[in-house]
Amino acid sequence: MDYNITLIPGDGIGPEIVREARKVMDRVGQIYGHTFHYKEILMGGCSIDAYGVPLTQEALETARESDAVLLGAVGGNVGNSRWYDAAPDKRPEAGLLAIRRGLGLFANIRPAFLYDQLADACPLKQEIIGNGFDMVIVRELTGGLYFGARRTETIDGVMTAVDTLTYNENEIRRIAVKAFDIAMKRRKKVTSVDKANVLDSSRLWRKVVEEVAEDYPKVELSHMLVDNCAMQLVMNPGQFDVILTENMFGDILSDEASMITGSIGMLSSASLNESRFGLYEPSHGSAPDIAGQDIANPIATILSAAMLLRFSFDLDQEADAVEEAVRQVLKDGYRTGDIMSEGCIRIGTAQMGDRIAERIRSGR
Ligand SMILES: NC(=O)c1ccc[n+]([C@@H]2O[C@H](COP(=O)([O-])OP(=O)(O)OC[C@H]3O[C@@H](n4cnc5c(N)ncnc54)[C@H](O)[C@@H]3O)[C@@H](O)[C@H]2O)c1
Ligand SMILES: CC(C)[C@H](C(=O)O)[C@@H](O)C(=O)O
Ligand SMILES: [Mg+2]
Repeated sequence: MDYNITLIPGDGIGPEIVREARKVMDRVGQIYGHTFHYKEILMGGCSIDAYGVPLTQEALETARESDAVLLGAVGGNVGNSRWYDAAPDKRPEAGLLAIRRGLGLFANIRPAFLYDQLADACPLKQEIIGNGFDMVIVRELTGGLYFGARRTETIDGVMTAVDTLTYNENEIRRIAVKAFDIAMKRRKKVTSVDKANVLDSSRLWRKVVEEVAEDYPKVELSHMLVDNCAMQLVMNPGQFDVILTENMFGDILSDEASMITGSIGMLSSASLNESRFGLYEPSHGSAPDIAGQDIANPIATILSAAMLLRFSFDLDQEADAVEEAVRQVLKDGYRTGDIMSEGCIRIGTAQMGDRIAERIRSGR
């Protein structure tokens, strides 16, 4: 079959990692008889340089009209890039927020699990990782602090900045439903993470999540405060199945969860709307510190491409083949620098893409 994919290489390491994901997708196409048609659009700093804005309306429409979107990352060195001092809507990250909002991508799914082969790269002690861990973070993506009113002003001679954290019950309900649906296909445990000891938005969050839970009697629901969750993730990650949380908490906790998988270069993600459409991207950023050196780990992006095949195209066998190829390459001992450990073979970004593409097998 034919599929139309919008590619957004973006900034920093984005083009390098998207190139490798495309290589792997093309190999899948060859073996399984699909044709992936790609259209590239600019987003982030590269779009600001070309058009003066981080996402043009035309680029957004191209993405909307395709079957799915694969993104590398956007942004420069925070605090120290030529885009940093621009107005909020003229910064690279504003392109990412605009595409998430514009395409209604309210559900961000970030799976974090430990490959046996990466136990040495995990910074936690063996006694803590025990039998490993396998969790999914379900992060609300189009509400909260990221999208509330904000301003910076001088009040009585004092510079003051305001960000607003707003959630309504409908926004909470639809992401909670997503989390419970995912839990039903897994170990049937949802940990809803909030700050209900302080924030009104979190108290509403808890109430609505409890209402949704009534429709899922087989799922065990518990609540956890976000500060405790940050601690529990490194103390006992095996306790989590599905973590459900709001936008900002999910951003922070998913970076923490990524590191215990061995590296931030391993964590894939899917940002979904109500239908099967999605934008797929690694959880990490544009890593300007290592851009252009062929050392970035492309696995998070390659695993995001696998999620694209599974969620947007219903190509389960093909997605399994990509995930299995990653596992095999890790078993073969190949590592990028971020997940390197003793006795393994260090390779670069492009070689990692080659190894994974070569390992794609037909499941038929
Ligand atoms: N989805 C996105 O586009 C996205 C996500 C997060 C951050 N950002 C942007 O990225 C820029 C840099 O942000 P940051 O430095 O805080 O976060 P980052 O995730 O880009 O980098 C954090 C650290 O992890 C390393 N790293 C990240 N990805 C890696 C990979 N694939 N392989 C090996 N090492 C990797 C980097 O070298 C760096 O040391 C900022 O402009 C930020 O806004 C974009
Ligand atoms: C770049 C930034 C806006 C983004 C976010 O905070 O959502 C990133 O950190 C992520 O995790 O996708
Ligand atoms: Mg983040």
